[in-house]
Amino acid sequence: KILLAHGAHREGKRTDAVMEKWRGYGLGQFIHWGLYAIPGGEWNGKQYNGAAEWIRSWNGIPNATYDSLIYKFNPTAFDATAWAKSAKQMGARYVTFTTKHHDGFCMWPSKYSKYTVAASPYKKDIVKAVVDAYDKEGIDVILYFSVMDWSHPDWRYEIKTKEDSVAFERFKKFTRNQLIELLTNYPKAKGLWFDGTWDKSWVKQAAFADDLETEMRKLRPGLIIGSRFRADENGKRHFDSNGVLMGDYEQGWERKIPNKIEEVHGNDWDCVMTVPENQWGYNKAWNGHIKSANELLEMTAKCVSLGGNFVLNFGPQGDGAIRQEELNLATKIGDWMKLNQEAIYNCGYAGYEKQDWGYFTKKTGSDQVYMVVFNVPVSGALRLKMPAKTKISKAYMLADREEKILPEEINSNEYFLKLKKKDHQEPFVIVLETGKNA
Ligand SMILES: C#C[C@@H]1N[C@@H](C)[C@@H](O)[C@H]1O
Repeated sequence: KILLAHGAHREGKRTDAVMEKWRGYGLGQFIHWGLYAIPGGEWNGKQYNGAAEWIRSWNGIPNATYDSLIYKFNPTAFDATAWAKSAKQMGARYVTFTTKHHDGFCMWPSKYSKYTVAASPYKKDIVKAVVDAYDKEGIDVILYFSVMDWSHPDWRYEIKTKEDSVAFERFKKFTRNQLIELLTNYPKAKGLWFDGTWDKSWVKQAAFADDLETEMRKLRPGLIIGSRFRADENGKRHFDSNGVLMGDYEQGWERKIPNKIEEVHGNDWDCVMTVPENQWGYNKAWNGHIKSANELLEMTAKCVSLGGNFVLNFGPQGDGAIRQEELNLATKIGDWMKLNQEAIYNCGYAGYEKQDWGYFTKKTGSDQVYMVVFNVPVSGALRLKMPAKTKISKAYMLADREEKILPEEINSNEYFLKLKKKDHQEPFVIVLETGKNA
């Protein structure tokens, strides 16, 4: 084992109530909203081919021109309560909201920057509105914060000169000030979702970042911080030089999902996912592969079946309204969750072999197992392989408990479940009562 001063300070999952609750969320919402929503991926009629929230980095736009968007930021259609109600209807149990993205524009009136909502025509504190509205709906709030800050004069990608070093020391103080300010202003926030921490300048700040994380946890006991915040003194990120996860959950699953339990190394994790292939901020062009509600439900079930949470991203428009396509997805997902949430909330890895028909989930703290079915074979019967000595005593449709399914035992731990209906247009859940062999 390598001796580390700034590696992981804990091994294995947190066992406190706040993290137990986080572990059971199942489904969350990400919201990317900022000045980038005004151009929406387009500038002077030209389409930016990167992610819309990165448009400031496009050499087609002078930085000062982008930054002057602050004078156009007046989202008259912004209604945090409407957002929170839509998220509630979708079945999201937590929301991650961009307080400051890489462009450095602060969605709260930070004392430490001029580049904030306070200096826009809108003036009001958007972070507060979001935290209060979601909290009122019973949805926990996680604050997204980008360390990388393109608009700050002291930001550096790498420390090459003495001047860089002096500037970056100022930047570190600024970053700490803003984080303490966020935790102080919005005490209801349950955690911080860090981003923009991959550049050499920050990766070299192992001691500073470690001390800052300790300070934030002391200020806000129970605070949830993921693995993306800091590197250890050897520059290792997410997992320290001994391969131990830093932070409370793994944040590496951005637009990707593990395929087997071994890939999550016994840690908590969440997957953050875009609806288009790679657009987090609002993009006028709603093109490329747009994921359907059923695809997103399958991703949700897959994440929960491997012990993680699925966090679906929404990119509100420059005027603050959420686009109709995203509202429609939220409605479809919510309709399904209303019927089937029992197989998603407070569920996790069942420990059974993955099978073609879909995903097993298991209620945490109980033996209750669910089958979330996406693929019904043409035979209309699901082949089910259980661990040795695990018998099925009962099986029924979650959405209609009267619809019993008679498991036909093929051999000691394999069954056929014959379904009443063959052509399912939507995923569905079968509840399995399993009894150990006497
Ligand atoms: C790259 C990158 C960033 N990480 C995602 C969560 C979005 O914020 C994207 O801009």
